[in-house]
Amino acid sequence: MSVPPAPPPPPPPLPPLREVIARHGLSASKALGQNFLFDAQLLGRIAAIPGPLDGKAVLEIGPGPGGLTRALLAAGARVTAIEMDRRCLPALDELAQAHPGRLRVVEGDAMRIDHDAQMGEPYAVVANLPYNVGTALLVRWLGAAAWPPRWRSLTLMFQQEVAQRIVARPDNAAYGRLAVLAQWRSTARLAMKVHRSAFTPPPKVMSAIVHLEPAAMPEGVSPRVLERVTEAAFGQRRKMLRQSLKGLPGAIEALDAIGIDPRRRAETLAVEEFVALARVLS
Ligand SMILES: C[S@@+](CC[C@H](N)C(=O)[O-])C[C@H]1O[C@@H](n2cnc3c(N)ncnc32)[C@H](O)[C@@H]1O
Repeated sequence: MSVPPAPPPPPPPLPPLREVIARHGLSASKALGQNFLFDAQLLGRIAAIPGPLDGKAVLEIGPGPGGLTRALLAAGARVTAIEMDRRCLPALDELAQAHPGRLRVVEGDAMRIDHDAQMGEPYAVVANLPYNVGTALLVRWLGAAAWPPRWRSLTLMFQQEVAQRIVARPDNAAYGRLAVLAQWRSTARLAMKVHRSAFTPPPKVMSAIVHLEPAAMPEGVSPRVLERVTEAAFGQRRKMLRQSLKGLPGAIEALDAIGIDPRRRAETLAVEEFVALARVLS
């Protein structure tokens, strides 16, 4: 009778993150928007937001010293991580060695990298990024030409005020172009608030994580027309639509055709009403 081979020994435990940071001299760089998370429990809760990740492909942007990366790997994900700070690469390399075949690190600026080409399969995105980079990437992901896009979900940390703009509903001061862009063919929810004290160093403002998933794309709507309509409407958000949309040929007639009162203001229109307006103009 043959004896089954013994399972491989578990990898040695990883050193605490703070120790890794000290050993590799990873002082947080302000220019790179570095605010690190160390709390393993919090990181585990963040990694759970996209749902079960066992065996799934995950794109992490900005792993830094690898706190969130550790939590994603612990959840069983196969991680591709894009980091532009070369100083973090040795620490990430140690993490890759502890999880053979499950962490690939790409050095570079995530704004300049073709994510779909890197991944080559559907993937979930998870990121704790500087505010300006996060918003620019969000707009890029939401504006994908092909729909549904290759990404299956986005789990992204933002300043709380930006997170509120993404998930805002009409009749709210936070409601604007970002909300329409995020909600016309995706679902967007505020998944978790994160206190500023959770970060090292703590940023000035509170943060929150938004989770988005692609939804069905409304038929007969050109994304570019929708963009033009929201730009005009929210460009003068205090004005009535008959004034703010005056420069958009056919827009006033379109309001009439779908029964939207031209005396209303942009922030009172539901996302579906913007979609209907864009459909008539598309
Ligand atoms: C807020 S820190 C978060 C680090 C780590 N994920 C954590 O949660 O502790 C942001 C990380 O994004 C990286 N980063 C900033 N801009 C980037 C870009 N354009 N492309 C790739 N990484 C970027 C920074 O170097 C930094 O490591």
